Amino acid sequence: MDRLLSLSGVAVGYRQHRLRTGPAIIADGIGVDARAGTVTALLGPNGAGKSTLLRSIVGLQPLLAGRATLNGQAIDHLPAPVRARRLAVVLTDRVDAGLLTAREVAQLGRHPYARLTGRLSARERDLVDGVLHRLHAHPWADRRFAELSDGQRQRVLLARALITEPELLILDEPTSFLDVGARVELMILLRELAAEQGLIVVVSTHEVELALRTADAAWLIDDGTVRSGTPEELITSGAIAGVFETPAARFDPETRTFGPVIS
Ligand SMILES: Nc1ncnc2c1ncn2[C@@H]1O[C@H](COP(=O)(O)OP(=O)(O)OP(=O)(O)O)[C@@H](O)[C@H]1O
Repeated sequence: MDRLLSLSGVAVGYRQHRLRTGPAIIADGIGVDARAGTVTALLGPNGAGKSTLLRSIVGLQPLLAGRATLNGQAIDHLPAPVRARRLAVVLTDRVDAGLLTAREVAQLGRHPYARLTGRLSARERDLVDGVLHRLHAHPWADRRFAELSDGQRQRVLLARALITEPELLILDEPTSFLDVGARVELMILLRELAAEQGLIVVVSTHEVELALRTADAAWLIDDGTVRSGTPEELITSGAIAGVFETPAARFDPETRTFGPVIS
């Protein structure tokens, strides 16, 4: 069996309050896969439902219909401790880490494996050091998390997720606080990690041009539906232009970039 994240007949959205009838469906009829060893970019305009979909996949909010399976097992049926080991999530919510250092926050990624003593094994300490180095977070690893810049914090939260050694890594807009070089570096790093470790990576981003150049596959969410394909397929079918072009901005499939309409 292929190792993959698979969604079939999925609907996501929000159950409404007493007086309104029925749930507010943000997207439905979703049938898409993400394969192990690859990075899938989740693309879509503001408010299309990227965060809603990611939160629903990992069980932070219920699916309104359908199934999300990880390597054949329904994610919402996994016992919480198993889910905490097999899935790691980096969301956009602010994290209050109190007085913890960056290294201590990253080490929380081992929490699902904690022993009674609470001490890390030698292998786990090496893992933490290795991941912090790989993310260039080691120079400030012993500073307080609360004192770091937004971009530095984002790397620590990614380190925490990788330190869990999950099968599925979900990231919601991880590039938002990073400078341009770090954005490119992060997408390349995610691809390397996915390929090396057989990870399934799903990453939402507004960096459409970067994602089209670096991701293996994309899910495109718009107007209540999700289409999937390789970047090439979504470009040549006109789907990318159809979703993101505006009267003032045109997509050039040759260069895979957006530019102004020149009249
Ligand atoms: N807690 C909530 N209750 C009801 N509706 C919500 C809730 N959170 C988000 N929504 C609505 O769901 C829709 C999708 O929002 P979501 O945050 O998933 O979009 P997004 O694609 O991640 O947007 P952005 O790119 O702007 O971050 C929006 O219309 C939003 O108003």
